[in-house]
Amino acid sequence: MKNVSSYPLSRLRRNRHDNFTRRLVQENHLHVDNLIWPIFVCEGQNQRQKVASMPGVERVSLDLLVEHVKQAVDLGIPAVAIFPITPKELRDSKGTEALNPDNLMCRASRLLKKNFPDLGIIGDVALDPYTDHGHDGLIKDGRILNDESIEVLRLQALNQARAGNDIIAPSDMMDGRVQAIRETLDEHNFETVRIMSYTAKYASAFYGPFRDALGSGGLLTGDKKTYQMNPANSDEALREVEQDLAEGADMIMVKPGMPYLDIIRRIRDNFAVPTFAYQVSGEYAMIMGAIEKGWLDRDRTILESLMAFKRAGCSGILTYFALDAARLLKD
Ligand SMILES: NCC(=O)CCC(=O)O
Ligand SMILES: [Mg+2]
Repeated sequence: MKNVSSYPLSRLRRNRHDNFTRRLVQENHLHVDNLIWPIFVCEGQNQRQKVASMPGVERVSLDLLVEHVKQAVDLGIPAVAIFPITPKELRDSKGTEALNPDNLMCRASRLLKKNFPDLGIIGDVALDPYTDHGHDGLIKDGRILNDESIEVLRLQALNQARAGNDIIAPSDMMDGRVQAIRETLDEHNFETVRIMSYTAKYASAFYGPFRDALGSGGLLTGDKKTYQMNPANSDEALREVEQDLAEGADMIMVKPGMPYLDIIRRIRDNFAVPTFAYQVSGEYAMIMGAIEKGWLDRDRTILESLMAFKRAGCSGILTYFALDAARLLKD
């Protein structure tokens, strides 16, 4: 007989003993409803351009876009986020192309809305896809102007709402832009258009591959540290959330994702509002690189990386793995 007293009475392993028990006590679940798929659109015909640093991700021209996005619709993914690749000749210092009702973003948005009326269309608002200096706002003497940039962002948001964006996602980090965009949308009877604010967007090295995808990497002069957050800061993220909520944000976002799960958890605990994370290009590249080398198991790594966001308190995740994850969750 064992000397019982020397063993624990409470054994946490009992609830891990078999599959049915593990299912019963599972605290968090990843569901297709939690996935948002970021897509890259480009000009031209019959274009499916690979992004070298993001294996499996493509820039797609509009004639192929419906077929491309149908994959997500068929899998039940609730929303896509559109990112346009603006041809160099249309970029200028003021991001003028952002206000063109026929720019790539607007054409893509109208096309998707027409073909998939129930699919959520999310449109980033910031000037970096349209500026020749690669910054998110207007520049004067090397400084990124806050209030002047907001005057353009308001109009950009309106332009995109008119083209069918259901959710406007300001990713610029100017102070006060959520309120300005909210006011402009409301004035033009777009009071049901939601705002998913990039609330805590960090000046991160993990955006590198995205800038390759957009073609803005080589253009960027300097860095974005005067408007994006310092990766060392956490309390400041709570103040950003407080402001965005007061200004009318419906959903907030943390970006990047995996290195910032602590921020997500703090936000969820403090504010209990719909909180999203962007598993950014660098995170995708890191995981895909290791998968391609055979160092990580593809399916398990993808799902575990996304489950981590749910555990941290996310309502949903913007992820380049959205299609893969939706397929895996189906099986
Ligand atoms: N405003 C959207 C992004 O900057 C995305 C970044 C990434 O995927 O690295
Ligand atoms: Mg802010």
